[in-house]
Amino acid sequence: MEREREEKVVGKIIVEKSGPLMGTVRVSGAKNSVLPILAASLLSTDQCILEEVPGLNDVDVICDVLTSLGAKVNRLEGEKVEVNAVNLTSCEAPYELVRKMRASFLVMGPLLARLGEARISMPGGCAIGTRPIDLHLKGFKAMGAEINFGHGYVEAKAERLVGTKIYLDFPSVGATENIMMAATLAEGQTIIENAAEEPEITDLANFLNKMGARIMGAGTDTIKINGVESLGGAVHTVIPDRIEAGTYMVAAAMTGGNVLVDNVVADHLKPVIAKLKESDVEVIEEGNGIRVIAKKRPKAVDIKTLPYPGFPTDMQAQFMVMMSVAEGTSVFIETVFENRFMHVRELERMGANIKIEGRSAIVKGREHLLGGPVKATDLRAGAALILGGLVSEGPTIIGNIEHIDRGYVNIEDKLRGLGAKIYRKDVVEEESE
Ligand SMILES: CC(=O)N[C@H]1[C@@H](OP(=O)(O)OP(=O)(O)OC[C@H]2O[C@@H](n3ccc(=O)[nH]c3=O)[C@H](O)[C@@H]2O)O[C@H](CO)[C@@H](O)[C@@H]1O
Ligand SMILES: C=C(OP(=O)(O)O)C(=O)O
Repeated sequence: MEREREEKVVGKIIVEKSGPLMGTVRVSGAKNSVLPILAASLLSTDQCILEEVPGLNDVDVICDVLTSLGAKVNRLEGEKVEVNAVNLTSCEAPYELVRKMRASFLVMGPLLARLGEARISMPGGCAIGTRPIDLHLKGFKAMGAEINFGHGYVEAKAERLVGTKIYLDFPSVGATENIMMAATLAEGQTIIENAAEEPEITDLANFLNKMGARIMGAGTDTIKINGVESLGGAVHTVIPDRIEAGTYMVAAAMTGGNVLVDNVVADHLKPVIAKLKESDVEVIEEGNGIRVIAKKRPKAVDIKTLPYPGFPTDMQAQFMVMMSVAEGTSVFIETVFENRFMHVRELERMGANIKIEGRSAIVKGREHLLGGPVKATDLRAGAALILGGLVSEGPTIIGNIEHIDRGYVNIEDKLRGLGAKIYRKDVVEEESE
């Protein structure tokens, strides 16, 4: 039988071999900070104002979630967002929004604490792993919440949460954030042990403390939260995105460039800086920026992803593409997500020599890669393909770019500002039904 064919217009990012990148690029506010912080604004009975809010699709989704709960969200000029969650009208985050972005689940803690009840669509897995939410729920349960599942939703109820000691089996970023937010309004003290230590946790705690919360120890493995009766408004500036910064640092290193990556906290980038230096790339701190200078082909280095302050899993794909053109062989071990090597197949399509052995990947560096049609399987995989395109012979045509738009503000403009040959184009594709 003849198959019906439909035509569809899809956006692609096209990258051509570019010379050494030169100039200055400014890093935007951190996606992984602003998402929990926007969720936390649900706890406030007054207006909150956030600054350095990146213009990302993920931010639009969390703002839609807040709006669906009854909060008033206004985007102001200059990357500012105003949230007024005084009158919440719903405690339910629907499937249509949670399926667009897993981080929507971060509203569970604030809703449970503020309204005594939350009903959230169960987030599914994604291209990097199954990503369960058991640790979030274990925390809420320990604080006295009743948890029920049904029809694809998880419901939590508690008249008032009660503080307790919660040990996380793994220092989950999301579970630490969700439990920390819930604990701000709990009765008594909550202690989170084996907590995640990421800078985004500290940023969230700083925001909550400005609202009147009493959180101590954020940024260490033990966080103590003394519950208060209510939280007020706050004005807060989101920290710079360390992963966006790291991505541009790798872009400079791979292309033999000289780039000042501006608006960064160097301390948050310790493992990335250490690995670039080990790779014989020059990294110099300059005011609020980091200059990356590469005078020769990078040297192969081994990478093992770990919770902070270890090497971030969100930089694994970008380093892997750099190692694909490095001198020598490197070994990658991914310990955070069980399935975060989806980019390997796409990099192989570009000529990279990579062998996967369970949770390890062995990368043999080549002189250069070859452009061609590839697709972004997740956000950082997409970033890695762009980086690969900068050093590939022939154009690299990247599909599924909606992943990239989740987490990089104006990536083509920022890279073009450094001299990269990159543009976006709508193309008509045939789809068979
Ligand atoms: C929006 C956001 O901030 N996303 C970041 C956050 O994701 P996210 O908060 O989802 O990541 P987690 O730290 O929770 O996940 C780490 C590991 O713990 C497991 N786990 C997590 C929760 C749970 O209840 N049970 C469980 O088993 C996960 O499956 C994964 O294997 O941290 C990750 C690890 O640094 C980053 O890659 C993501 O960019
Ligand atoms: C995995 C990431 O994000 P998320 O947790 O939102 O999927 C990421 O930022 O690389």
